[in-house]
Amino acid sequence: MSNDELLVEASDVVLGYERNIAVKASSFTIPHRKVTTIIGPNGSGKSTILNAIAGVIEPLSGEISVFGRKPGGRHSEVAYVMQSLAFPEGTPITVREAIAMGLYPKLGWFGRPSADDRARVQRAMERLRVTDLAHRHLDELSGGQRQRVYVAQGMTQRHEALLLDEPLTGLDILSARTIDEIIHSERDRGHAVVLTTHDLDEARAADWVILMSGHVVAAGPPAEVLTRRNLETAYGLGSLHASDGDFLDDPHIDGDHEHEHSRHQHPH
Ligand SMILES: Nc1ncnc2c1ncn2[C@@H]1O[C@H](COP(=O)(O)OP(=O)(O)OP(=O)(O)O)[C@@H](O)[C@H]1O
Repeated sequence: MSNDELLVEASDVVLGYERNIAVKASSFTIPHRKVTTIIGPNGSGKSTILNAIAGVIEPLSGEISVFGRKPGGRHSEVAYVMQSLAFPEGTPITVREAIAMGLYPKLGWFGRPSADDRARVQRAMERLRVTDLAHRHLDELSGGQRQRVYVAQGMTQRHEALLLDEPLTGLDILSARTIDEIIHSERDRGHAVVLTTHDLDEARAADWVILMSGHVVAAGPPAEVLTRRNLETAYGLGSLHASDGDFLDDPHIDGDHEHEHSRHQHPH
């Protein structure tokens, strides 16, 4: 694969937050113009990888480049849809305003949106079926409606790559299908989409998979990455299914990486 076709190239990258190392030294690539899923147990470092690609966090050591450059930057080609951090609870903002915020990386806070910008917002609302909710406050939406608003905000950003944190989790069939169609139409338009998931079927359906377990266990095409051996390594399921040949065919594997080491970190 030539370097122009790479969205991400990481070499011995270590990622974390102040004192916490979330992703131990890992080397991997993510192709451009493809759908990539990041899968792994809770706390295994999936969102942390997205944070690093978006430039929200810097590597503790090693290197990560996005389109051959340092991630982030003022005119990033990467749109990041972060659900929980996007707007704090109680933010008094309407659906239309939230979606239009996708324009700000380009416009700055005081720029005036052009007719084309306004059309982008409108198109994103239509594609995500939230036009009827345009004047509602974010607080007044259901979880699934809010998730569609976040994805619409990502679509409004001018981007080459779209990063989505668990975009399909907890959605009803129609909403999940809408977002799934958008993910694939993004790829068909030559954009990269990188999403985190807990669903093995979703990971199998992608072009590329990153399997996490506090480090990158494997990265590559699904058939090479989602092997029984790799899944056992990531989820520590070996002892659970020694006699159950079908266990790993269950699409919803919800192991918890944190149980291995976090009992002392979260003494609730
Ligand atoms: N802002 C933060 N500050 C400190 N530690 C963090 C922060 N965000 C995540 N972590 C820690 O980093 C590790 C990886 O977290 P991350 O959110 O990347 O996992 P994940 O695979 O996305 O999990 P989940 O499936 O539960 O969403 C966890 O141990 C988590 O507690």
